[in-house]
Amino acid sequence: MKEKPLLSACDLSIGYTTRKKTQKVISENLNLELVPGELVCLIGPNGAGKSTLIRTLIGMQPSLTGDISLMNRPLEDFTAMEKARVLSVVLTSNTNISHFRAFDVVALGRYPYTGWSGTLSEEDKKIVSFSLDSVGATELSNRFMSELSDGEKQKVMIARGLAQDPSILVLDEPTAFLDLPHKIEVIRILKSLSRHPGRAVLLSIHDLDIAMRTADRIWLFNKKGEFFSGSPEDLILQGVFGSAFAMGGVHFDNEKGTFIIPPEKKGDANLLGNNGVERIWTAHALERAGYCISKDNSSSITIEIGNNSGNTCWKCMNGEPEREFPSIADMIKYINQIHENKDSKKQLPVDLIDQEFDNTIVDEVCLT
Ligand SMILES: Nc1ncnc2c1ncn2[C@@H]1O[C@H](COP(=O)(O)OP(=O)(O)OP(=O)(O)O)[C@@H](O)[C@H]1O
Repeated sequence: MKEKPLLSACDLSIGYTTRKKTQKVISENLNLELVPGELVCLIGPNGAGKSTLIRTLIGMQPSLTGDISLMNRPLEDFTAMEKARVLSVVLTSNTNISHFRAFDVVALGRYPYTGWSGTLSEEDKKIVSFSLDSVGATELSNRFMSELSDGEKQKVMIARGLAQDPSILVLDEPTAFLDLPHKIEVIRILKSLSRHPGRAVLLSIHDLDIAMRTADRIWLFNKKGEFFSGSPEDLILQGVFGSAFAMGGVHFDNEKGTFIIPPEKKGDANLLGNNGVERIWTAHALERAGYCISKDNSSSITIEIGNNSGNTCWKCMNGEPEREFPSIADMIKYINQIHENKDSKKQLPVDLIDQEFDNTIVDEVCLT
């Protein structure tokens, strides 16, 4: 049986009415549903319409045409207080509350139940503590917001949204300004919150990789304002994921599931030895530097991953005497010089010829 959507839009057009009363349509004919249990990531290039859609869906700006339903009722029928009991919104710009302690910020989330007096019952206090605990921020309770890092502030703001006990949690770019481990932590928290019975989480995000790995469903705007909804994998297979973001030679590799910045193509290289993680990162470095790995070992340059006194080394053979390097960076520098010299017929620079891997030096370095 199809689950009833918590939030839905039918034939929705979003955009702006200008001062001259003309309409600037950002996207039209939008039909979408947010169902319980889902984490939905809204993605799209800059200026595509993500914030406009979010603001329209939560009733912060009027739609141009079409209908929005919240819990099967027209959105416009809700009073602000009714809406706050089913829908909580975490906006990135919402953090100008530096003189509050984290607990008090989260307590603000109880206002749909306490009224504007803000007097907390014992039950309210329990919910505030539970919300802080759910996002792993209990130890921040007594800290002032001004003393928290961006990642810690973001957790507190999510806890505030959670304290509203909403069916729908909407977040505009909750991972902006966070480093990768904190982005992943925040998304993990949001994913676990979306698993609460009867709840869904909708967030806009610029980190495509994170969206692809965690979203149950992606809502995607392309540059033309066209809207697509589906699992990340379906959108990749339909080609819409890659085409939405392709620009300036950057393209999406459907097999690797990542965006490729094409390097200047310099040539091929054979890659021998070591089938472990060193081979993966050597191939990565060669491709990044513009060398394709030869499939039939037919290149005039061969890189062999070897071992010298227990240390990984990279041997380079290209018709010259074999050279050996202690790092990928040194090996790449050398083959770049070969490439440049092939073009300019210059001699190899002396400092590179002298850069052979010297066991004595390595032993000394290890001992100190
Ligand atoms: N108040 C406004 N009046 C008119 N046009 C606006 C207004 N606010 C935004 N726009 C335009 O609407 C379009 C969509 O903007 P929106 O902020 O929704 O994009 P976005 O996908 O959230 O972008 P970003 O990823 O850069 O945050 C843009 O072309 C923007 O210039």
